[in-house]
Amino acid sequence: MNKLRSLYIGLMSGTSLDGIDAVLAELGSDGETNLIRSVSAPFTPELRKALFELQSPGPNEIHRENQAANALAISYAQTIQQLLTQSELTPSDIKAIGAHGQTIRHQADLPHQLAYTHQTLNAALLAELTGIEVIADFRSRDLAAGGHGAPLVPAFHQQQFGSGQNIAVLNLGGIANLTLLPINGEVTGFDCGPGNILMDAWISDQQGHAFDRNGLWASQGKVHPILLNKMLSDTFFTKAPPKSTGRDDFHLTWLQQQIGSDNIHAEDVQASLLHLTVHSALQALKCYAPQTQKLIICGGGARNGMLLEAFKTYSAALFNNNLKIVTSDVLGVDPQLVEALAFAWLAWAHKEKRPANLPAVTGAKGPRILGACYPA
Ligand SMILES: Nc1ncnc2c1ncn2[C@@H]1O[C@H](COP(=O)(O)OP(=O)(O)OP(=O)(O)O)[C@@H](O)[C@H]1O
Ligand SMILES: CC(=O)N[C@H]1[C@@H]2OC[C@@H](O2)[C@@H](O)[C@@H]1O[C@H](C)C(=O)O
Repeated sequence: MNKLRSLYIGLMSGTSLDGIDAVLAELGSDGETNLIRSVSAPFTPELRKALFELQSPGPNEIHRENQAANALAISYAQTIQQLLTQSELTPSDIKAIGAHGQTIRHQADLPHQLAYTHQTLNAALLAELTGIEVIADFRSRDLAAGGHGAPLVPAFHQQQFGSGQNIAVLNLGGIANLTLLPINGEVTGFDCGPGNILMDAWISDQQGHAFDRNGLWASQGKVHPILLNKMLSDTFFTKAPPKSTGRDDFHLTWLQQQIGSDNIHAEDVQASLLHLTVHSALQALKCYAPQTQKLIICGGGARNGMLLEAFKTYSAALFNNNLKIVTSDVLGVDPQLVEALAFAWLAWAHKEKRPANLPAVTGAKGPRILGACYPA
């Protein structure tokens, strides 16, 4: 192995609350990445329930949060052990772990002195269990500098996907976020609304499934134009960037309020939610980067064939057939691993003392080195 390259582990557990994505990656001296191996592990039902219940205020939160932070560190450590075993590596081979933790509250829109974001994780325990240095709490410093603390991936998208074209990258996780990579001009990005979070919440509520595989249920319904337009009139969509969102804003109760007393077939609600994701993302793209030639889609939503079809159909109309849509697979990166790889890169940036936030994206006063370090 080239001695300029170091091994990092990236860990992501995102707003979908589906589990842990872990990657082992080589990082070059300029931050170029080579994904070596990955492990994805669903949360145990107990941990998922504990994390889900922490998403909104409830009794005895401090105790429950710390229990969940410990349980998450233990699950992260088990996932890392699998990565090391499969790769025949030992902890001393790894320079650092970049661990996102689990967002349980994101209140970036409050006045600066009141704003906070919280990713729960006992990072000290993770360092202790793995014997590897852990970098965690990547968002707080950007928030302290007046930013939203999110999205953080645009700088990584620039490194990974930037080229001689007007490109945009769309992460379709629980929440959807766009990165705009113009040939001439500054890199920007922002959260553009729900990705899968509402579709997951609705199918879980109505049918008890975690998600709508390949959009099959949505495909059995018809878009309800009144519901779709009502949802699109939420003030989040018209707010100018910088902006970020999360489960704090988009949840089952929000959806139930939108439906109100209207009698809408459940599958029509699902179809409308799928189109909400498509319309909100493409309208934002059209508004802020109409010159975009290629849209790279990543995140778990890239595995939803029906959703991708809807993106292609609506973009043909909105961009006059001038927008090419691909998933990150065509660039050699599994869509579901992009964020975990970003956290390996963010750990590398911390170790190299390189600022990793983009003030044009988050609204922070300036570039900042992100993350807090827990030595091995
Ligand atoms: N085969 C599939 N068909 C439909 N949807 C899928 C499929 N595979 C994954 N998904 C969707 O992708 C979601 C997980 O995506 P991902 O792991 O990118 O989200 P996340 O990282 O938790 O969220 P965020 O990026 O907001 O932090 C699932 O909850 C599901 O809705
Ligand atoms: C507060 C928080 O956890 N935000 C997540 C969430 O999931 C997608 C979107 O909303 C994005 O803003 C962010 O995650 C990615 C990794 C980011 O910071 O770029």
